[in-house]
Amino acid sequence: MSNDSASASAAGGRGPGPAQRLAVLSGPSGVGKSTVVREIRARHPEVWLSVSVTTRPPRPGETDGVEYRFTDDAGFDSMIARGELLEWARFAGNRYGTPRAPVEERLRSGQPVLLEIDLQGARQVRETMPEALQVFLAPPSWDELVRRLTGRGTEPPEVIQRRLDTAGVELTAEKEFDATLVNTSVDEVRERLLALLGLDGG
Ligand SMILES: Nc1ncnc2c1ncn2[C@@H]1O[C@H](COP(=O)(O)OP(=O)(O)OP(=O)(O)O)[C@@H](O)[C@H]1O
Ligand SMILES: Nc1nc2c(ncn2[C@@H]2O[C@H](COP(=O)(O)O)[C@@H](O)[C@H]2O)c(=O)[nH]1
Repeated sequence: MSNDSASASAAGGRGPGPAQRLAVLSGPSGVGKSTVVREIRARHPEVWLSVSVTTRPPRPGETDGVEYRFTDDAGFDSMIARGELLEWARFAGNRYGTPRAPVEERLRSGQPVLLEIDLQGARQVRETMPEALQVFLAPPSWDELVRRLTGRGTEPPEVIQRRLDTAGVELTAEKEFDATLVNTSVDEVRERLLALLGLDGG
């Protein structure tokens, strides 16, 4: 696994400036992306998190329009056909995409925007919006990733296995990113990510 401080510094002078404040947070399922984003937004509510559209069924406690906009295959197909998605990907048997208009609107108004998306989506954004800061969240170890994904208790064993198979591939792509943060401590990652985003720690 990567060395967080060394990798984080690889971002160099790059990052969301006043005119372009888009950041992508990616990393394997269960590594802690949503946990870290929650922490960031608790301290900086002005950071806008894109609400993705997905064909995945809601988990208990998830609300349409909050964690995701839940749709069916036909709904997702028409969003693609109308060019409404900034990027989209198939992940563990479902489709996920970033609605384009709200992201563009927030960026136009100067608000910092965060996308929490998978590797395929991150690659698409790198092509279409190369100015976005791309951050990879890595687990401290493979065993810890398995523990987190299993411990979360949101997926059945076969889906966990599918996500872990994908995680093996995703971990090999870490070097494509501007910075890597190893999620050993949420507090530490929060502070490092805030620094990368040019925001005050807390
Ligand atoms: N630093 C950490 N130490 C221990 N547990 C953690 C840490 N960060 C997150 N977790 C736990 O790991 C589990 C997975 O976290 P989370 O749901 O945020 O992952 P994710 O990357 O958003 O997953 P997915 O991509 O599947 O949506 C949760 O139970 C969370 O509480
Ligand atoms: N390419 C995209 N990936 C997305 C988007 N929204 C979420 N995701 C990623 O999907 C997996 C699984 O999410 P889960 O909520 O079912 O656990 C995870 O890696 C997310 O980051 C998106 O709009 N585009």
